[in-house]
Amino acid sequence: MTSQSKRPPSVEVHDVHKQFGTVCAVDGVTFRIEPGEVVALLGPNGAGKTTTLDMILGLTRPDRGEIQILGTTPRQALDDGQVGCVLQQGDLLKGLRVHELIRAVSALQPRPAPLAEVVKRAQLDDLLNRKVTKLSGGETQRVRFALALVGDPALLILDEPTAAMDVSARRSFWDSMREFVAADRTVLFSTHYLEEADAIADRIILLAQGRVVADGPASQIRAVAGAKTLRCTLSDAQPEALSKLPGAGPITVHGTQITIRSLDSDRTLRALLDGFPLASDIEVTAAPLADAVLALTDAGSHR
Ligand SMILES: Nc1ncnc2c1ncn2[C@@H]1O[C@H](COP(=O)(O)OP(=O)(O)OP(=O)(O)O)[C@@H](O)[C@H]1O
Repeated sequence: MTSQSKRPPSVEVHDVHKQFGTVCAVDGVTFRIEPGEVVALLGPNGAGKTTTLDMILGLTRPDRGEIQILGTTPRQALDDGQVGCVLQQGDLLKGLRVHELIRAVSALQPRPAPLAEVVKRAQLDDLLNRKVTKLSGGETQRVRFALALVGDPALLILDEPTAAMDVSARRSFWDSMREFVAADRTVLFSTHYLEEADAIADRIILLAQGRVVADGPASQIRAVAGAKTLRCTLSDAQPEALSKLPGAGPITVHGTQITIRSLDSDRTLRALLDGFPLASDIEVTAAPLADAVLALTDAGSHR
């Protein structure tokens, strides 16, 4: 057994539920994140991402279920300075300059990280003397990121960290995150950007309507995105016969217009030409990643 495998999981969420009035925000979520993993929590609006992250941070209590962070309770892990977070909401202390704010928060940490390192990682060299009220949305996120790093945390929780950033700021943010992760730290982040989850995370946990609908390496989610769409014109089409084509998934028929989703479009196409020689105007297109996620989240919402 390696020394790494003896460490407790960074995050262990077991059958967690959370209800707000009549809204079931989190409905039996279970997952486990090992030290050193970079995991994206992906899902449409209202899927339960923020509620899940809030419970992991001990900011909200689950109605049912168990959460352990680094072998202890969320609250204890936070108090020990083991967890850093960048949340969507919350004002920075007004009236302070960036360097004053970072120093003040650093002074509260049990094991503060060297400030120069924090400033470098969050790319704040040019902003240290700026009043926090004079920061743009993307700059504010970089300061929040610095505040998440000052306690030298083993686990970073980021709720849509790049939401206010432009493309180049986003890229440099993730470059700096990769350096952080290279030091064997764990990151759990939520995002709406499928490409970001795909590019950054080792693993994607897909949430829809408070449930986990997919959990696996980004490549697994991409494989679903490999599904293609075949379109053709065919009179007297029998959906039942078409659904027997090898590789065929969901089929829609609008008059003579047929659409077939397939995970093996080559085989489906050959069989279509063999079995339905009158099919014409055939077109094969790749589905974007967004469609794959929608297909999976639809599946989750109809359970
Ligand atoms: N404090 C609250 N009171 C009432 N309802 C809430 C509260 N917090 C969240 N909800 C509801 O719970 C559901 C899940 O919300 P949550 O913010 O966790 O989703 P999300 O996946 O983070 O969404 P988004 O991507 O839009 O931030 C939503 O229907 C939301 O309206």
